[in-house]
Amino acid sequence: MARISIKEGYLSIIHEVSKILSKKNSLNEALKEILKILYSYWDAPISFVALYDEQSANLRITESFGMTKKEVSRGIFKKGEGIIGSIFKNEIPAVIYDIKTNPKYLNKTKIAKRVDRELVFLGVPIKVGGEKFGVLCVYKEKDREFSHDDAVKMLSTLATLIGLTKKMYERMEEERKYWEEEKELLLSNLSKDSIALNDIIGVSDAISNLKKMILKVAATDSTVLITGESGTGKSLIAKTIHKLSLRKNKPFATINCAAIPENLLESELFGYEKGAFSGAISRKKGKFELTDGGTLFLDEIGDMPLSLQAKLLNVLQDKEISRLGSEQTISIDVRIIAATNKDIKKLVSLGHFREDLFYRINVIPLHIPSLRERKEDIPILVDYFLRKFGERYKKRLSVDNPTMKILINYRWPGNIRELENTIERLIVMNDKRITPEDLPDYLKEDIEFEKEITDKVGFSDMPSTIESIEKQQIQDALKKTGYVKSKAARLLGYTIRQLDYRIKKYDIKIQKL
Ligand SMILES: Nc1ncnc2c1ncn2[C@@H]1O[C@H](COP(=O)(O)OP(=O)(O)OP(=O)(O)O)[C@@H](O)[C@H]1O
Repeated sequence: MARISIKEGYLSIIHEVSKILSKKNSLNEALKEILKILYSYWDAPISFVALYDEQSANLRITESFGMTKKEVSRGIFKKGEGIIGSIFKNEIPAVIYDIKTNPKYLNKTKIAKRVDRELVFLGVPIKVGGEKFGVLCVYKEKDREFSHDDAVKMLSTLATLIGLTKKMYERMEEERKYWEEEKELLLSNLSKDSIALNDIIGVSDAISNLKKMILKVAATDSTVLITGESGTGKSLIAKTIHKLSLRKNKPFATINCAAIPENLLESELFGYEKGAFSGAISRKKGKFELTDGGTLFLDEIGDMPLSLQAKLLNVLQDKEISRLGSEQTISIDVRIIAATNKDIKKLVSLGHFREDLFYRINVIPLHIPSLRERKEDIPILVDYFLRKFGERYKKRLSVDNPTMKILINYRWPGNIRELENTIERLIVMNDKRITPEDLPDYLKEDIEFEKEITDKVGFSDMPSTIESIEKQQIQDALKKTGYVKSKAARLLGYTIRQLDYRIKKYDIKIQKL
């Protein structure tokens, strides 16, 4: 039988190795097969791959052929140590003809001691571009016909293939982790919140009606458009609808359409294929795909660029998307809840917002009035935040009546977010009952609305009026809940003890229905 030339043999090895690299599911599986090939084509009885481990700053044998477990465990080499460490450090291949006597060969694995044949050691660095990954080492029987120069070239080609494959697996792993983390984040963000309808605090008719609407809307899959000034609770309401819906165990994600530049917003929503644009070094799923089965909250939708509005309209109509740089369509099942603090009808009339998209998202409109339009919610919200932050900072503080009067008077341009932040600051800064002196000046200066409010709520003596508002709130809550104290307490955000205390204080009669 005609003997195949050594060079033909090399070609066969490279062909076999590239087939393996494209088929195996992990780098280690592929390395195992490559070392087996070297044995069958070259009669190399021992071989291994040592990869560099950043954490320990050592090279370690990752996969081997013809070695005992003990030998493998001894295979730890420092950068620059012995022949293997030097190949890695200097990125230069090496051939050692007599491993038993050559002092450069440190024999850390103790292989040289146990082999009875004369073996030549060939080692090449595994590197791609400027990145070094490790060393590929082969022990081969001495053979006069064998050109070690050619062998080193062939091994260097294999090492490059191994390096490229390692990079590919690393990138795939990174991508997989990214997707996993992103999905988990979306799910855990919400489960941590554990939002319930009772966390929407307020006794005004506006809030009571909103809660009723939320319950109805949650049972459907309709698109919702929430309007209201910044800080009025649009995001809280979107999350509550999701949490009360059948989609509650699926992801919920928020995209703020005003905060992200146009091209980034598009890739965030739709995802992209590798190479779709410069910088797209790997595939990425968009929020539509990541929230499949769940809810996507498009905050500040009024700021969405017109070009994307057209794409969003298509998604809402066809229920499918395609990633940037791909023709392939992917079906998605995502509920859209949108929100805006802008006058969206005005944006439509100005041509800044598509009319067709407006009708498409405005299936169920929910409007949240500003806090200054529902002053009656302020005392209960103050109480709620005092308790919330009191628990967090382990302080039980209250506000006196003149302070409450100022808080009710203030116009709260930042709405509930501003009130919440104010109370948190007060709790952090104070250790006793909060009085007007503890308030920042701008809260006290804002008396513009005082008269209007006094007229609206109908009182002149503020402290006693606060009490009468509270009494009224309790009476309303009791009435609404059929005089079931536990339900009324929940509605008001009180404990039953706190409710009982106030029922006594205001001498409220409990009706037996
Ligand atoms: N009715 C409410 N009861 C209790 N907390 C509320 C209520 N409404 C809003 N909050 C709280 O106020 C803060 C601001 O609310 P949220 O972020 O939902 O407002 P937003 O309208 O979405 O604001 P933006 O328009 O700036 O995004 C949050 O911490 C939220 O939990």
